[in-house]
Amino acid sequence: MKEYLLVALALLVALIVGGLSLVVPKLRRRPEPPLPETEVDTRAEEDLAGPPVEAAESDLSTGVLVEPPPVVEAPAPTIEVPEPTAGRLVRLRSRLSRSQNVFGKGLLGLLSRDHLDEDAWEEIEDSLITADVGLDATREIVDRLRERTRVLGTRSAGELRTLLATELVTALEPELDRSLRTAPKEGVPAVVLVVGVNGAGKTTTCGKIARVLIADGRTVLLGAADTFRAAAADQLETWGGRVGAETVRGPEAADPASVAFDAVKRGIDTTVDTVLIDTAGRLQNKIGLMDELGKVKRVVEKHGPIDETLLILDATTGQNGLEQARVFTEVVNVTGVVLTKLDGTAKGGIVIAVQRKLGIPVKLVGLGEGPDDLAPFDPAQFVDALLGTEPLARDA
Ligand SMILES: Nc1nc2c(ncn2[C@@H]2O[C@H](COP(=O)(O)OP(=O)(O)OP(=O)(O)O)[C@@H](O)[C@H]2O)c(=O)[nH]1
Repeated sequence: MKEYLLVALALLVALIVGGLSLVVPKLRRRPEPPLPETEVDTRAEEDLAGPPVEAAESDLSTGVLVEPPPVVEAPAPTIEVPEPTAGRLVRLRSRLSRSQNVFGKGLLGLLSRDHLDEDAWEEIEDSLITADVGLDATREIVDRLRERTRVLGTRSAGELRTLLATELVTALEPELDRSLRTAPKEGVPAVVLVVGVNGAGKTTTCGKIARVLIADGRTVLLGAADTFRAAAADQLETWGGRVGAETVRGPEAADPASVAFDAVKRGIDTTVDTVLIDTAGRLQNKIGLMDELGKVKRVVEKHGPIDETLLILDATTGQNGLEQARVFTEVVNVTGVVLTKLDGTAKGGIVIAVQRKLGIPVKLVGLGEGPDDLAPFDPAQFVDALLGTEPLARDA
């Protein structure tokens, strides 16, 4: 009896083991569920693809055909196509006219008075000063306007508006070279250094410039040398990821000069057209900041000269911002100014003051927080937007 029991027990164990060997391989090969979709991360493709898919195979130990898991389709990363840069200032003019309405309308209102007496001219002067044009420039503009009005005997509102527009365009020095030096030379990428005080919009502008360049058919690499604010590198990487530009970053609190050096090296190795380097801008310790910036410049120049150094200025800080800006011009060779947040101020005259005080052309203007709200600066289009006039009306 005992022997029968032992045989029955052995048979039971054999049955259980055999049954499990048929079931386990199938359980093991159940495919992973797909991960949720992320919008901007270019690494998403790798993550979403899941584990490598194996071909159908027969499990030799059991002789059972194991079904391959269904293929999980990885969605392609979303790479945005930035809008073309041509005509952007015209497309964005409503942003300017909205905030500059008071200025433009006020000036044109004054000019259309029946009699332009001393008081009227003084009011015109006040309007220009309030719009941050600056004292010297205001005097020059008003003196020339008075003189031309007298000589020409001009009276009609249309003629006066044309004269004012002409004077404003002249004050914006339309002859200045506003082109961005971003083209590679003999296979070596152009290097663009982006500097300015914190909060002026450096990181945002770096991202927007990358889009401008990519929209114009160039390849771009971003260098996150703002290692002071940890989130700045993430922010820059997100901007880059959206348009398929690689970002070189260092560990937290890394030496900014070393990150900048590595970025340019990577740019040379990968033969991109342009390397854009974002820098830190805190001002608590001005000497420290300037030393750091000077070092970034020197180290980057070991690879070759910097092609463009852009100073980012917040238009809403007005004349105060100009003093801070001057410090940067003493440490690095600023070749162009990007005036941000012009959509948030009625003081568009700051463009004139910036160019006069710093002697550097405004090359780009920021007109909003949107990714394509950055436009090449054009004096005539800017004045038209400022005065709310039609582009052709002045030339007619
Ligand atoms: N309205 C408006 N906001 C802007 C513009 N440019 C930048 N900003 C906003 O300004 C804020 C600061 O921009 P950041 O790019 O972080 O400034 P930053 O200079 O890099 O700052 P730090 O990294 O702290 O030195 C953000 O909220 C931007 O969206 C613009 O042209 N118009």
